[in-house]
Amino acid sequence: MQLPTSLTDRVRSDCAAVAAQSELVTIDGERLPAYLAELRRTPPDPQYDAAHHYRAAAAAPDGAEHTAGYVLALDAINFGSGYFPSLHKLPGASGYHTVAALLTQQFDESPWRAADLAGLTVVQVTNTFGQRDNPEASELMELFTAALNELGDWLLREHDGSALRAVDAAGGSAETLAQQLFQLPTWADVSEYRGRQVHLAKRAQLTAVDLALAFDGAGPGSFYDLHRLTMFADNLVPHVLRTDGLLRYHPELAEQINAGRPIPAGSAAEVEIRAVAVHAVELLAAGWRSSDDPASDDPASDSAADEQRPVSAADLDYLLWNRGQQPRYRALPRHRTRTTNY
Ligand SMILES: Nc1nc2c(c(CN[C@H]3C=C[C@H](O)[C@@H]3O)cn2[C@@H]2O[C@H](COP(=O)(O)O)[C@@H](O)[C@H]2O)c(=O)[nH]1
Repeated sequence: MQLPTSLTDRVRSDCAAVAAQSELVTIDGERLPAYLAELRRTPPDPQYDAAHHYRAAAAAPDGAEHTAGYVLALDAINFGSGYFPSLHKLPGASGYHTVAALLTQQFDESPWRAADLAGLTVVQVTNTFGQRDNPEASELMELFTAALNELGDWLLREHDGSALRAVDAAGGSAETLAQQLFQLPTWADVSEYRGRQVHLAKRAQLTAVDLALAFDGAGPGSFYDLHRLTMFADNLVPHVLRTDGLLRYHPELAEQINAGRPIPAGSAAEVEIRAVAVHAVELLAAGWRSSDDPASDDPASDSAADEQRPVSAADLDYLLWNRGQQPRYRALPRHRTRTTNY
């Protein structure tokens, strides 16, 4: 499926269209300037979270191949938030951090190559992610296995079994890598909303950022267009924006979330939560850039932060997602949807 415009332009225009007609999730425009000033006080400085994520030693034979393979495998299964309440987790770790850390353990012991991924069974995946005695996680483990098999088959079919070749095929463009991954069925993160398609492409876009972080922006991690990416529409960033008052949820939706009742995948509520959050982050990024403009009279604009490069939607995603790790956000319920998108 070739998209008429670039994938990230489709995401931006689709999410703007949802935000223009959404009823369950709205943006509090009044709150935006003050919120932006608050965020500017801690400018994003994205770092690789080596505590939970694998990175081969630079001199290790095939090290770059294994690190790239880890990131592709990680983002192939970077979903399950709707299943995480029943996932057996590592002590003190969230669902995502449990998955990332156990995948790291696997790669430390024996990095999965394309043929390994293609041949993985549900039993092996269930053992790798510590869910052997957890029947409630069986559906998620089946989805993880299908996603990892799909990745292995794709690498073998299109890229000689090499993760580095798959990344190299994107020619340094995060947009191109996202479009290539988006073609894979389990990565095709697009929903129907009031008769139109809404592209969100969360995992397809996040993969380039994860590669950039894993390789410190060099080699397989050097992309020239990371600024083109949008926020990665998961369930945590919208929750942070709602908790901080930038997003407002309809009382009935808020009640459904607070009561822990699942939000169905593909429902108007689910699409609005994700798409309106993406659009809100676009507004924050635009506001950040405009107040970086020396001509602007924004008092916050003469802070030291402005010497840094302009802040992108992906940078804001990093800032907001990591903000969401704080207890005050984790203590409040966020929406849960069973999907392979996030
Ligand atoms: N918007 C956005 N969503 C992201 C990520 C990440 C991890 N990436 C960074 C982490 C370290 C490196 O710095 C990576 O860059 C995971 N998620 C999503 O969050 C959810 C986590 O659910 P729970 O475990 O219950 O908190 C789940 O849907 C997962 O898919 C991100 O960066 N942005």
